[in-house]
This record gives sequence, structure tokens and C-alpha cells, in this order.
Amino acid sequence: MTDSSQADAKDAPWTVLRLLEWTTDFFKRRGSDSPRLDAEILLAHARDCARIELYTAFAEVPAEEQRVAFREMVRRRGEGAPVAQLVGFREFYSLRFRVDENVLIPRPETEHLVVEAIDRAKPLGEMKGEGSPLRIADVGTGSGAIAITLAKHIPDAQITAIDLSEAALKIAAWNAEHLKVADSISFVHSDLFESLVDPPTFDIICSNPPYVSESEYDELPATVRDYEPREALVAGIDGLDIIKRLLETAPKRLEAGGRLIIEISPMIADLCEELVDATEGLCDLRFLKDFAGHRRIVSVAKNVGV
Ligand SMILES: C[S@@+](CC[C@H](N)C(=O)[O-])C[C@H]1O[C@@H](n2cnc3c(N)ncnc32)[C@H](O)[C@@H]1O
Repeated sequence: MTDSSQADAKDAPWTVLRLLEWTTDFFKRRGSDSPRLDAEILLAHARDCARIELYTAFAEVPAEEQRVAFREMVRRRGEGAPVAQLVGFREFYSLRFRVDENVLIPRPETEHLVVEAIDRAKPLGEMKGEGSPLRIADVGTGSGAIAITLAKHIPDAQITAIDLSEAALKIAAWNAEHLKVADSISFVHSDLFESLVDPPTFDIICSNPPYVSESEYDELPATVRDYEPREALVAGIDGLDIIKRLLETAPKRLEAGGRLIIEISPMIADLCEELVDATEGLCDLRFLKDFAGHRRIVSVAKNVGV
């Protein structure tokens, strides 16, 4: 490039395309896994448009206030803030969930759990027959991603969404209201099932529990560790504290033939298998793999006749 063409490039207007290219490069240098996507989501948010609309606006120069808003989000993203927290939402199973620092940002892996629950709901619903709605629990509901998605996809299900965090329950209830399924879900503040009086039983218990060990937590990227709630992630020295308690309680809380479906870390899959084998009342253990081919979901039934 000659001196004069370099000067021209420097003075070129900050079009949508130029902003995206500069920001992508900046995020790449900051170690983002998805620099272009991050840049597009933030710019679309600053312009209050759909991401796809940026593609027909490459030559446009955003208004000054949009650039100021964008610059601030880019700065915070550069420091490690998750994109979902900057824009205030995350897509999960094609639904838009509000998120903030009080809830785990829903992850794509958790969609495998939802698929398994929807698949299992069909035969269980047929067994119960019309007029007997399926009862489903989502233990550790966070933003409500699992409970709300199931309410959208399993007609007439009665869903109990439980969390130990009152702040998370408020976000989940807001999401249920805005996604128009509030009538199907009861939100309960509880340590697992402990506050549920007069033990209700469920046809399906779902949970994406905390499953990170203390030592793994220290190794998590700062964009997770510094921004998402520790209580949503860590479960004791081996990551199994909550899973062990869920397995212990599940046989009492499930209908015969009902299913417990839990997301796990692939690193504890063998230990989970041992724990399930040692739990009386559970049978038919299946692991579902994520897109990387790792065992990510445990799906296990309660023995008929227990
Ligand atoms: C990994 S997050 C999952 C959030 C959401 N279900 C999702 O998949 O995106 C775990 C959630 O479990 C909640 N939690 C942790 N310990 C709990 C307990 N003992 N009883 C109920 N909820 C608990 C946390 O507050 C957090 O919201």
C-alpha cells in the first residue's frame, strides 16, 4: 500500500462492514472463539436490528449514538464480558431467553437434554392417557431454559421449576411470562426437592446441575468464572455433589417408568455410571452424546414396580 492509500484507508468512513472487520480482528486478538459472530451480535444490538440485516447494510455508516453504544460493548467484551450478558439475552432452542449475571447462560449442549425429554414425553404421555398431564420437574432451572422450552413443546405438561437462587427464579419467571408459558410452570425456591411438601412425584425429572469440580473451576476461562454465578457451576471437590443427591432422591420422586435426565461433564461419565448402577430403583441407563461425540446426557428410568 502506498502512503496516500494508507491515509485514505485510515480516513475511510466507519461503515457497518469496516466496524465488523475491525472488531472481528480485535476480538480475535483477545482470544474470542467466535470473533465475527460476537461483533455481529453486538452491532445488531446497537443498531436495534436483526443480525441478518447487517448484510444488506455493509455500506451504511451507523449513527453516532449507535457507534458509542457499540464501542462500549466492544470494550467490555474485550475485557471478557460474555456477549449474552452485554445484549441481555441468549437464543436457546430457537427461543430468546433474558439472562443476567444471576443465571447461567444457556449452552447448546443442554439442547440434547431437551430433545431427550421431548422424546421420552411422547410414550409416557400415551401411557398416562388423555386428561392426565405429564408432570415434569426442572431442578436448577436458572434462566428457565429447560422448563420453558419443554412447556412450549409438550402440550399440557405441568412443570415445576426449582432453584436455590431467588434471583434466578425471578429471571426464569420473567422469561416464562414473555414466552407465554407462565400458566404451565410453577416456580419453587428450594434446595433440590426439599421444600416441596406432600411429596409430588414426576414423570420426568430434568436437571442441568452444577457439575464442575473445585479444581476445574479455577481453570475455567475468565469470561465464565468472572461473569457467571459460581453456585450454578461448582459442585464440590469432584463435581458430583448435586448429581449424587439427585440420584439418591430420584427413585422417591419419580413415577414407576418415569425418567431422570441429567446433563453431565463427559469427564465424570464413568463415575456417574457407577453411581447409577449402585442406586436401587433405577434401570435402563443411556448416555446421549453431544456434537463432539462426548457422553453428555444421562437418561435413566425408575424401575416399574419399585
Ligand atoms: C448449571 S445451572 C443450569 C441452569 C439452566 N437449567 C440451564 O440449563 O441453563 C445450575 C442451576 O442450579 C441451581 N442450583 C445449584 N444448587 C442447587 C440446589 N441445591 N437446589 C436447587 N438449585 C440449585 C443454580 O442456582 C443454577 O441456576
